[in-house]
Amino acid sequence: MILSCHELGWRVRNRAIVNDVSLSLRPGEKLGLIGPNGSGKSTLLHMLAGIQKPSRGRVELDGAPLAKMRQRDIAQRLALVEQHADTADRITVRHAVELGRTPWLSALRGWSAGDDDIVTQALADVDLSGFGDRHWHTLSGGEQQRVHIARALAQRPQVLLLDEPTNHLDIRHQLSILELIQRLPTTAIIALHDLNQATLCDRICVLQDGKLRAIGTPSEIMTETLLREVFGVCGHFLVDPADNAQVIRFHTATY
Ligand SMILES: Nc1ncnc2c1ncn2[C@@H]1O[C@H](COP(=O)(O)OP(=O)(O)OP(=O)(O)O)[C@@H](O)[C@H]1O
Repeated sequence: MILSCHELGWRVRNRAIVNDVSLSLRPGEKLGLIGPNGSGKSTLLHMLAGIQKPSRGRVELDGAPLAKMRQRDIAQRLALVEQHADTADRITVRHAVELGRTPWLSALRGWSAGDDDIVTQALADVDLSGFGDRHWHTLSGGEQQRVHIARALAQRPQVLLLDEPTNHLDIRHQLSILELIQRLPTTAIIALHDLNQATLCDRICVLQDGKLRAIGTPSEIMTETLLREVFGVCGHFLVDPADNAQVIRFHTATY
């Protein structure tokens, strides 16, 4: 297993924010992470990325305990795109993406033409090829979000953790970023609020009040009962005649 966690938990002021979560991801698998606001998705991703120390349980990356790994070794294997990421104001877009190469540089391994190519490719992947010289603070929210995704791509990680990567993006860029993630050989966990987008993943993990409520394929997980009991909405499943895909149509909230 490339990434796994065992009985993972985080408590603050006597409240269990994440409680007893165990997961294993196969190499290349895309796992959608869904759950209502406050269900613990970001906290779980932070623990899986090693930036939040668990109160209990453990995370393993490539078979090794994450807690014992050096930050640089983690960063060569895993990248996190945070929900509210920020970057120093005076930085250019290209420089922001170049920072993704940092874990691979050392006194013996300086910047190379290969690093330039990786950065150029990452900018193209998020449709920002012409933005390299722009200053970060002049970008729109969606453009900034795409820069953060490009930086994570430039890290060339085996595991990509994305916390609501589409929340600031227009529909075209939402779809192109999700399609890009699906195409990557990388293992990925993608926290999403759009339940229709989550059904594009290989499996879906549902968090409710910090606990793992269910995990399985989209057809196993997405039921009217789950929509009602976890998300408090009524939903019906329609079939798109274009490709026979199931689409959820939401109705009134149940409360
Ligand atoms: N440092 C903290 N101190 C106290 N409570 C916290 C702390 N961090 C998170 N929480 C609480 O933990 C719960 C889970 O937060 P988290 O951000 O993980 O949820 P989420 O599922 O990502 O939510 P959203 O969908 O709104 O982004 C929330 O109720 C939040 O208020």
